[in-house]
Amino acid sequence: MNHPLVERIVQGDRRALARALSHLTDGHPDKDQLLEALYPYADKARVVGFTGAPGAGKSTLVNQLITHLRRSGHIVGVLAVDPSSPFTGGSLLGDRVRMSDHSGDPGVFIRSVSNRGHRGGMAAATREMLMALSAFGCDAILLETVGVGQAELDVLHVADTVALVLTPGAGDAVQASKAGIMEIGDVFVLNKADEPGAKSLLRALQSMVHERALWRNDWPVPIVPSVATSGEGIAEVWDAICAHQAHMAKRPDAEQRAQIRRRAHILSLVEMELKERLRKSATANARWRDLIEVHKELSPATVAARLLQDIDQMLLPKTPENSG
Ligand SMILES: Nc1nc2c(ncn2[C@@H]2O[C@H](COP(=O)(O)OP(=O)(O)OP(=O)(O)O)[C@@H](O)[C@H]2O)c(=O)[nH]1
Repeated sequence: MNHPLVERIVQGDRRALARALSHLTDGHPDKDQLLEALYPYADKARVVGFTGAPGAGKSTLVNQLITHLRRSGHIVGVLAVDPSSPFTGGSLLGDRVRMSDHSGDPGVFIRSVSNRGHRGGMAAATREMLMALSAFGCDAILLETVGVGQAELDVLHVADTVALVLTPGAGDAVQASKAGIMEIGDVFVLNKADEPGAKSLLRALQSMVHERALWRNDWPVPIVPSVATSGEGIAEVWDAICAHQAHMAKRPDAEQRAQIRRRAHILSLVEMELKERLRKSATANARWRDLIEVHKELSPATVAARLLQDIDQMLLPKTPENSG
């Protein structure tokens, strides 16, 4: 399906990209057509998530990585994901200011993701924006998340590789491991390697890798020290990310994992649409309205069971047994 904006995006028109992203985030009437036209160009980019405690240096690191990637000719997209912010545009994010080193560069596109206009939540919003950036020709897309809550974790599943940014000040690595945070990182960036305690954190992490405590998918998680403020270790961070992606692509279950992702995406779309329809039916459907509002003698659980029976009837294929 053709779409005039997508035709322009594919030719590298930044204004068309900006407009398309606004249409996606504002829930514009054109949105479904836009997504349809973007689909053939989706999934062409390498998507890397960055997460870690506030102040760990994620923005500084992403900023340096943009410079590194631009030097090697990549077209870079950056999505700053902040589920706590109801605002689009993200002008409140300090991230944007720090990354403004790249604001005049036509090969860098930076945008924030918010929940507005996306009933499906942050992960769906992020996926849609990735499609547009990929169509524009971004071959490396960096997702920076703020915080490590459930919404951020959902978003990180969209990434091919997740870099967890740790710092010497962040406390004992073993404590962090107990909190389950370590499990989301495919690459550990030990940032602020210039600060006291960096060496002992490095040793603690290395022994966890040695004990295979941090292995997943036969991948020994690399620990890469960096000083984001000076740029030290940045090339090594990117190399580790690329190595992870090469490793995953070679695994025999690569196809199966892509299939699982596709299924999860489709089901999340159905799920959000079903929720909306359910809400509407609760008032529009006279039988349901009656059950909910009039029959107060029925417990909520009984009413819920009856509504579910109705739904089952609608979903089941018609057979002589259930057609009545
Ligand atoms: N010494 C030292 N300071 C660093 C390093 N990297 C970042 N910083 C400083 O740490 C502070 C926080 O860095 P940010 O990049 O804003 O961290 P962030 O993780 O994006 O923080 P939020 O935006 O709050 O999520 C800034 O003052 C940086 O200059 C580093 O490698 N060494």
